[in-house]
Amino acid sequence: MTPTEVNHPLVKHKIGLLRAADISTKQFRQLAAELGSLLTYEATRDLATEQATIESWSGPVAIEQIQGKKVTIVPILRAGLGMLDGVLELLPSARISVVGIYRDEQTLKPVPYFHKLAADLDQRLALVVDPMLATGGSLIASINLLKQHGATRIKALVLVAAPEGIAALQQAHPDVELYTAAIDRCLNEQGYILPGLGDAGDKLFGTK
Ligand SMILES: O=P(O)(O)OC[C@H]1O[C@H](OP(=O)(O)OP(=O)(O)O)[C@H](O)[C@@H]1O
Ligand SMILES: O=c1cc[nH]c(=O)[nH]1
Ligand SMILES: [Mg+2]
Repeated sequence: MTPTEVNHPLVKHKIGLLRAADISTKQFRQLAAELGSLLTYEATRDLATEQATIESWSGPVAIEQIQGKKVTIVPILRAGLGMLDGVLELLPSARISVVGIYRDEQTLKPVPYFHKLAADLDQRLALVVDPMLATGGSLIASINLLKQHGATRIKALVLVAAPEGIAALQQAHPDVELYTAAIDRCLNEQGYILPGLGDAGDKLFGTK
């Protein structure tokens, strides 16, 4: 898997705005959702379509529609919820599979605390969403869980990815495609991405 760093001008502009130290909660939320939509547009480019004929105002017309069962969106709590509305803008009928995992601040290891997954995961594309891919522990644990429940087609959408997290994801799940608005420089000693966004969950939820 080679990560896709989406280089559309709107994505570049919006991720730049998201980095401002004095950004408001409202602006951060709005931009995270908008970037969620733009990454979804890229990540769904290869969805298979099928021909159908429907009745239009002028008679029967051939159309294309997306094949197969509805996509499931998988926000990783909490911060993944900040991208969810944007993803739903483009996939309004998607099923939602919620995964609760936080990263222990000392060990940086993922700690799972909740999940409620859509049915028939073996027949759906799963789009995992989380703004930050740092060590990769949270995303890898989420994908482990999805695979244990039958998922076979999985893509991950993150706003910012660290090279360390990308390498860990490639090692653990080479079949999972990654879409990101930015590949940043590195992690600091506390496991935060540089230059990064700071704590995305706190910024989205206004908890700092
Ligand atoms: O790649 P990793 O090293 O696992 O780090 C990334 C994870 O850390 C953040 O969540 P956090 O644990 O802060 O939880 P929150 O969403 O509740 O803020 C972020 O939203 C990712 O889920
Ligand atoms: O930089 C980081 C790393 C993990 N979680 C965040 O919210 N930000
Ligand atoms: Mg957090």
